[in-house]
Amino acid sequence: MTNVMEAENVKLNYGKYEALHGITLAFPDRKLTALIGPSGCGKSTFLRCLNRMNDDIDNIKIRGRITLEGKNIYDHHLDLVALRKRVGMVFQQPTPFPFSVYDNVAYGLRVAGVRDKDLIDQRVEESLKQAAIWEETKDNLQRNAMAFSGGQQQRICIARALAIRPEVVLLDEPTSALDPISSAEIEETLTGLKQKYTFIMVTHNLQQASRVADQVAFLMDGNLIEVGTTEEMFMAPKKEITSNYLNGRFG
Ligand SMILES: Nc1ncnc2c1ncn2[C@@H]1O[C@H](COP(=O)(O)OP(=O)(O)OP(=O)(O)O)[C@@H](O)[C@H]1O
Repeated sequence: MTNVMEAENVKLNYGKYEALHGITLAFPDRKLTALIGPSGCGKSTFLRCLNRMNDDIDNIKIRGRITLEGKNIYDHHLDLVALRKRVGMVFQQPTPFPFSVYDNVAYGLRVAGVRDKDLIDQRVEESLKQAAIWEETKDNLQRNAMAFSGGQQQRICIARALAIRPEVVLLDEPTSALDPISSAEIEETLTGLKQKYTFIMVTHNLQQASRVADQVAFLMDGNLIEVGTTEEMFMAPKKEITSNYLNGRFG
C-alpha cells in the first residue's frame, strides 16, 4: 500500500510549550485515517501541520519532516497555494461563504484561474454529487449557501473542498456541530468517497472512527501512542492505555 503523506518525527512548539513531541505517522492512499485522543492531546495541531495551516501563528516552531508524495511540504521553495490545492480542508463549523451554492463550489477553481464556464459548471455539479448534496441544491444553485441547514452547509463545504480535486482532504471534527442525522449523512458521504480521496479526520467520536476509518491513530499528550487498522485498534489494541481510552476509562 502506498502512502500519500508521511510525517517523520514532527515536533511543534507554541513558544516554549512543546505540543507535539515527535510524531511519525504515514497516511495510506485513498484510505481514511482517524486521529483520536483526549482533549488537548494535539490532534488539531498535528492536522494543521499537514497543510501548513499553523504557519501564520506567532512563535510557532515546527521540526521534523512532512512529505506529500515524497516531497517535503516545508521546503522553502514550496508554493503554499499549490500545496493547499493538493491538501484541502474542512472545518468543525460549516463555513460557507455568504454567496450562492454555485459560487461557493466554484470559488477554488476561479482562484486557480479557471475561466471556462462549461468546465466550472461540470465541476460544480460533479462535486455537489460527490458530496451527496446535489439533489438538495440542483434547483437552488443561486441560493445563498448560508440559507441551508447546518448539515447541508457542511456538505456544501465538502463539495467546495473537492472541487479543486485535492489528493488529501483534512477534516477537523467535521460533524461535531451537527445533529445525528446530518452526521450520519456526512459519514455516508465520506465512506462513499474513500475510493477517490485520502482523508485524515480528527474526531472525538470513537464510534464514528470505528464506522468510517480504515486506520486509527491514538494520540496522547503530544505523542503518538499507537496506530493500526481500525479493526486492530478496536478489537486488539497493543497497549493497555489505548484499551483504557477506547473503553472510556478516561478522556
Ligand atoms: N495557538 C495556540 N497557542 C498556544 N497553545 C496552543 C495553541 N493551539 C493549541 N495550543 C495548545 O496545544 C495543545 C494541543 O491543542 P490541540 O488543539 O491541538 O489539541 P486537540 O487534541 O485538537 O484538542 P481538542 O480535542 O480539545 O480539540 C493544547 O495544550 C493547547 O492548549
